[in-house]
Amino acid sequence: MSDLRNDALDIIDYSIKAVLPDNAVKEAIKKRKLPDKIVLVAIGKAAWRMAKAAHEIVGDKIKSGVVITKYHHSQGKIGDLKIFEAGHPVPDENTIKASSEALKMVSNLSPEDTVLFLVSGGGSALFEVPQEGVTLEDLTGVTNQLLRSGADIVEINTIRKRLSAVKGGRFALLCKPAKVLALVLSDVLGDRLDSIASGPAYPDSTTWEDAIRIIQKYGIQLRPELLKVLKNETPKSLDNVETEIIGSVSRVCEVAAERAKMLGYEPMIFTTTLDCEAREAGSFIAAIIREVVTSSRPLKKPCALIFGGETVVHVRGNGKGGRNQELALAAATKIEGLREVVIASVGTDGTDGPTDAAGGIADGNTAQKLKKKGINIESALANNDSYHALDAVGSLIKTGPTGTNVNDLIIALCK
Ligand SMILES: Nc1ncnc2c1ncn2[C@@H]1O[C@H](COP(=O)(O)OP(=O)(O)O)[C@@H](O)[C@H]1O
Ligand SMILES: O=C(O)[C@@H](CO)OP(=O)(O)O
Ligand SMILES: [Mg+2]
Repeated sequence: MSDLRNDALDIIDYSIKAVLPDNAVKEAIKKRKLPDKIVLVAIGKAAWRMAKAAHEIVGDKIKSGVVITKYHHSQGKIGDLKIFEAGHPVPDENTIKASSEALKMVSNLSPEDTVLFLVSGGGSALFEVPQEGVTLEDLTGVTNQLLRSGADIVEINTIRKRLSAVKGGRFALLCKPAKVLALVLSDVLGDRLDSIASGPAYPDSTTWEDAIRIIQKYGIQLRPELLKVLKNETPKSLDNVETEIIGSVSRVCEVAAERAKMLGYEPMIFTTTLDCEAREAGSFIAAIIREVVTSSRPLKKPCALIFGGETVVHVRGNGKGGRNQELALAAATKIEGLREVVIASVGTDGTDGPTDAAGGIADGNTAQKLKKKGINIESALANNDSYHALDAVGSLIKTGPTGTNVNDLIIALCK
């Protein structure tokens, strides 16, 4: 593999390791005086790591606790904590079982108790108890429609939180009279706390009119009874919660820039809120790469173009892939023939779409290699089949679950 591809993968690996939540969780706990009676609830793709870190410093104060994470994301026992794995990005029976266990632990607490709530992305699907009148089938049906619709995560969660008994601040109410200390790993652009994991312990800024507008905008099919549930109002203020964001995509982009510089590339962070259609992002970033190569603008070579965010994909085909894989594949067309350029795009949680890849990587030869294999990039994209296209030319990036979840990181190197 070229040293340019190696450098891109090095920057990604180094950056993800630097934003693992362990130290951030410990720092956040150490600077507070926590009472002796803690109930720990950890949810999301980084839940196991965050819980492990917390247990290492306040394990003696934890009287009960539960960890709810994605399948294959837990790494063994953590004291007496109950560890559950469940469905993501679609909730399943294990989600309900694990979440009901969490609710049992936080009911009948006293004002002296603190719920240490460790939140990371993935929590919307992983921590779920349906509202009265909503079934698990309703939730899975609506989630699947939303995930394919091209809606962004704020829109998706505006709907999900209203069908849930534990989102949109409702979990914090269920913890009363105990206090809640929420430590949050942000994987929503702009760090919107009422969208991260659908904001179980944060006042909800959305309205039911927003929800109705989203349902109409994406043509989401709902049983009429569910429309009534959407109208149940969510708490707009909470008096028993303290929240701190302990990691986000900005930090991972800053570390990527530092690492790129160490490797001899002049870095530039273009944005940390990239949120357009994945293939448009790929095409646009490829255009910047061409500008660097042909006119040394906006940077001279050797340079590193860094982007953070969460693009969207309107899934119309029946192929296999993810937004990062689509971004890399779309870029491949536009950088064809350029020497010494590479673009790599990954989900920092290690999973991109319903695949075992974290993302994709492309360089000036990728398009040619695909042609030689008889693979047409446009039709692969039309069928949302980026996984198989990239796999055919050894251009998938596979990290396995990383233990963190702070959106997507895109690195383009020009030498
Ligand atoms: N075949 C596909 N090609 C491209 N993107 C897809 C495909 N199937 C699903 N997706 C996208 O993958 C998203 C879920 O991917 P995932 O990495 O689990 O997101 P997150 O990490 O934010 O939870 C869905 O919102 C959908 O847009
Ligand atoms: O759980 C969620 O609602 C989202 C955002 O936090 O995370 P993910 O996109 O990883 O499912
Ligand atoms: Mg996400």
